[in-house]
Amino acid sequence: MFKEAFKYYKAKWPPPDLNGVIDFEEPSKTNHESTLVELQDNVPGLHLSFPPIGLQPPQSWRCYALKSHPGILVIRNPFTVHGQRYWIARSLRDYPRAPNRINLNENLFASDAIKDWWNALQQCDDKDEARRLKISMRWATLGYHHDWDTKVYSETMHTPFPQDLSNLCQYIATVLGFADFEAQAAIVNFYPIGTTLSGHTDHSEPNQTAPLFSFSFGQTAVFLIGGTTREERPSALYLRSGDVLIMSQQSRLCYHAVPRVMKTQEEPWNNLPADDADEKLMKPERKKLRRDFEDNSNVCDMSLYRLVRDDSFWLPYMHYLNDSRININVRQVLPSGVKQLPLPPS
Ligand SMILES: O=C(O)CCC(=O)C(=O)O
Ligand SMILES: [Fe+2]
Repeated sequence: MFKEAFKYYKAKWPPPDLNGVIDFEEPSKTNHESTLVELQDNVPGLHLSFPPIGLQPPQSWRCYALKSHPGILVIRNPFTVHGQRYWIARSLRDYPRAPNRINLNENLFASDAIKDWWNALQQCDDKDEARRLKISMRWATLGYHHDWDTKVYSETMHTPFPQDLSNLCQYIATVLGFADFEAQAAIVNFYPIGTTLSGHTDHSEPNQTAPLFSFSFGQTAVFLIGGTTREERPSALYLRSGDVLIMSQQSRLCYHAVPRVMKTQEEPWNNLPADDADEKLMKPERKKLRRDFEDNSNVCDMSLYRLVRDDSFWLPYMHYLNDSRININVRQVLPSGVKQLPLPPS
């Protein structure tokens, strides 16, 4: 069942009928009202204030659960446009650099490109080589680095997890009632349009009870969520720029996939409102808010945060996203209260 659905949504010809895809942007327009539950009153931290910069206050979030997939939660884009730009720039410029690991191979790419992919891409003036560089970047790992061969995490493949991303997850986790969550490993996935991610479960983490947080930016994905076996029929949903998907409880170990990335009509990351909510917090008269804003700034690259407002700085990011999607997939590896992984048997 899972494979069939994957093939159906991946197909170029005939193109799939997308009417059956659950759409959090227009929940009333889809014929899936019975499967979608809007959570509002059941979200424990909706009253929380002072979100990390780039996030809207939780009072304005729209949170959904899926009746047919208990444990799946979706927050429909809780980010400001400015906030989306920050995370996009972090994912492209910074996360694919040391100490993080990336998929680019020494035999196929110059060492400059492996050290600093985004910079090499910007410097590259050969059109074909730039295209090869662009579409070859498929993943970067952060924190505990996923070992794609052994599928075992280890202390020898562990580097510091980015503070800003950990802080973002911590806040969202607290709002949703998972206050113990600690971000310890992430995969940043890069999807040029036309690429896919086939069905799998994420079971390498010793801690499989903690939820998994997945952030989507750029072009829209059709995401499949199934059951604990490939025999169950999956549901298809759209993940759009800014959407946060949480795989918790029963759904944490369910099959999922990305059969299609498609060009969206609106590209909200390109339309910065002149009146930026985050900017207002910087005004001196908002003293109390300003203090909190500055607290946030300790865990966020404020110079990048300011730069992404600038149209000429933003241009290469806009070009990249024109035909690509980014997904940041964050997990807790260790059981709560445990400080490190046990040594592997010798
Ligand atoms: O791109 C996505 O939405 C999902 C990525 C994913 O499943 C993974 O990294 O394990
Ligand atoms: Fe996954």
